[in-house]
Amino acid sequence: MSERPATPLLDQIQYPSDIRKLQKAQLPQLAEELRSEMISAVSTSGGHLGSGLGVVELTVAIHYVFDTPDDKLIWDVGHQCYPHKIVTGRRDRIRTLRQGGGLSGFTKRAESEYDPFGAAHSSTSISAALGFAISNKLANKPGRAIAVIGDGAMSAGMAYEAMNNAHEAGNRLVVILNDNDMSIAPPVGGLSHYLARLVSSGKYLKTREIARRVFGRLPKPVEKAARKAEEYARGMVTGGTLFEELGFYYVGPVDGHDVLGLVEILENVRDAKDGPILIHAVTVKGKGYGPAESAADKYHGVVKFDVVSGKQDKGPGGGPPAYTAVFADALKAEMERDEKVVAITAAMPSGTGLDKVEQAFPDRTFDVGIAEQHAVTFAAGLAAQGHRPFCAIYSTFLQRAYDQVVHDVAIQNLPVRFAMDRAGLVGADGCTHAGAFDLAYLCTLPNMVVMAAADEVELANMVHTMALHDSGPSAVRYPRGNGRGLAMPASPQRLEIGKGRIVREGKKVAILSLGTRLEEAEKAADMLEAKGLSTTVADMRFAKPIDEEMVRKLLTTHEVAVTIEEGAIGGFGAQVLTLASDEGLIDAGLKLRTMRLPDIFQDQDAPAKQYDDAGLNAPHIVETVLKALRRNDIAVDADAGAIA
Ligand SMILES: Cc1ncc(C[n+]2csc(CCOP(=O)(O)OP(=O)(O)O)c2C)c(N)n1
Ligand SMILES: CC(=O)[C@@H](O)[C@H](O)COP(=O)(O)O
Ligand SMILES: [Mg+2]
Repeated sequence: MSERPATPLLDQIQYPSDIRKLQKAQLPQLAEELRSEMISAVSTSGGHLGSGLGVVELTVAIHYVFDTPDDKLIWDVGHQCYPHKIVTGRRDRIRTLRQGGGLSGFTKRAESEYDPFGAAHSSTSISAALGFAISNKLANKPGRAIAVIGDGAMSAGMAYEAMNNAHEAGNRLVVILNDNDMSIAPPVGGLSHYLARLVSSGKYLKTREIARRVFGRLPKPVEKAARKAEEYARGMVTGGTLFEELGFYYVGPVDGHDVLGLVEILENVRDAKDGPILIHAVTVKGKGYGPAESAADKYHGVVKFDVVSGKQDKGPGGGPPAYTAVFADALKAEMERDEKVVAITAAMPSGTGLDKVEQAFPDRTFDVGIAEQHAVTFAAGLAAQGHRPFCAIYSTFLQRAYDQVVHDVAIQNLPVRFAMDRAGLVGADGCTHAGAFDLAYLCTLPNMVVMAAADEVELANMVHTMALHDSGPSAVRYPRGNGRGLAMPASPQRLEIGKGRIVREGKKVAILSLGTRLEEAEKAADMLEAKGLSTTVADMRFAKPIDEEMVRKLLTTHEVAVTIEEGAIGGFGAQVLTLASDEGLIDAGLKLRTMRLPDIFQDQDAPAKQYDDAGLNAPHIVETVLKALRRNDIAVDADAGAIA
């Protein structure tokens, strides 16, 4: 007789307390239903798929064994948190992921008490978990902190800074290393080889083994000797594991998809008297979904897709090239021309386009792992010794290496080139990934040259200009997305440092645009001309050094001047304001306005909507000019207030 279909379980689960009402034997079925629900949801929203599929069993087991939300569960990066969100009261909204007004694609404190710590930038989880653990210890409160950190995230120095301190937490801290042998790309460096050795050294530890280790039935020295003998026998590394040497009880490698085995291990760990404990869980990125498991990138980040075929809906194709591709092509041309040019990425080869560069120049392209601080100072060393390094790091991730930029690059005036992709607002990844601050944090540094590409031709020119700029550090910023569809010249033009360009001549209003807001500035000029306001548009190209001669001329020959940039306060507009104030350019009655990102962290939405919310589109420029003019007695025609 055919087996009756099992009663669906996921529909009974609103919160982890519901999971804990289940029989252990039901957990594998719950995990499968949770996996299917996640695949279905992400097929409609797009987002991070592979990493979440890899932690379905861990999610079920952790919430089953630990008393969340009192026990604090902290996901590193947080891109793998979709299963966690489904079982923590957010299943009804999971299809709003990464959309305006919807759920964040990462963990977020404001969203749920089950998200005790926000993430999105990697390798923060152990530090945060340690904070929770020590706070509980000081308050003499029960409750553990569990950090789930991936093998990729474990390549960042911050993880070691935290582990170096972790002994203070004792058994209040549990670290689960989610080792799927993948970052966004395959992992790099000595750590990934080390982890591979640990995993390949023998069978997964079983509960008995773990009980012996975790409970340390044997006095430590004997336990250690017994383990050494066993490790030699299993051909494992000599001495303790790296993690044990840092003061952790190491438990692993264990099968990260055996939900019942995980439950037993976690129950042991939960009741352990000693700690901190690190569980090395071996998982598969993309687990349980064929198209993801077989994809080179394990479907790390996907757009909407067909569940049956796995085919992603990438649109009709064609159209203007992505800025990332333009950058990669331009950099390859420089590496072709000059053997001293080298390229560095911090675990983002595909995102930065360096995967294409690496295909052409494998010996001169370096992926240093999630290690932006190291990447910058590594580049500084290369530059000091005569190479021309291009550090391709997203604007937001370069924030992680700010002191290295100041201390190792700018102060020493070393010719490191920074290619900052994802400048400005980035859409679905929201505020944690917005490239909002690079203009402010770089333009304040002496010696720095900071450029912003207005379009793809400008980007190619700026890469060429940077490659030839040996007298100090330089940076170019460009947005996520595609160019304007301009014809690319056969060869790039070397730009004069600190010189902008006039793209439209006018008399009454001057718009000083930086970067890709130029398109909106030109639209605004048309709208202003239609209102009888003759408008000059300048593409300033350099946020530092600004084109002082052009700024003086524009501010002294126009009645209204407006700066506009895809950055927060303190960037390009501040440079212009400072010049105007230093030279009294405002004293003669000039109406000077700066337009920049609002002083808030903008949540995820479509980029065009984000810029509309930020007030940085053509109608907003027109409105700014009209408001400035209304402050004067010049009559402005009646319908001027009705912004088209
Ligand atoms: C500081 C920082 N640099 C780069 C990234 C981009 N990034 C997001 S996830 C990821 C790979 C993470 O690998 P791992 O921790 O192993 O997680 P998995 O995706 O394998 O589950 C990277 C490089 C980031 N989020 N933060
Ligand atoms: C989780 C993470 O930080 C990366 O996957 C990031 O989302 C990539 O951003 P892009 O999609 O803009 O390359
Ligand atoms: Mg990984």
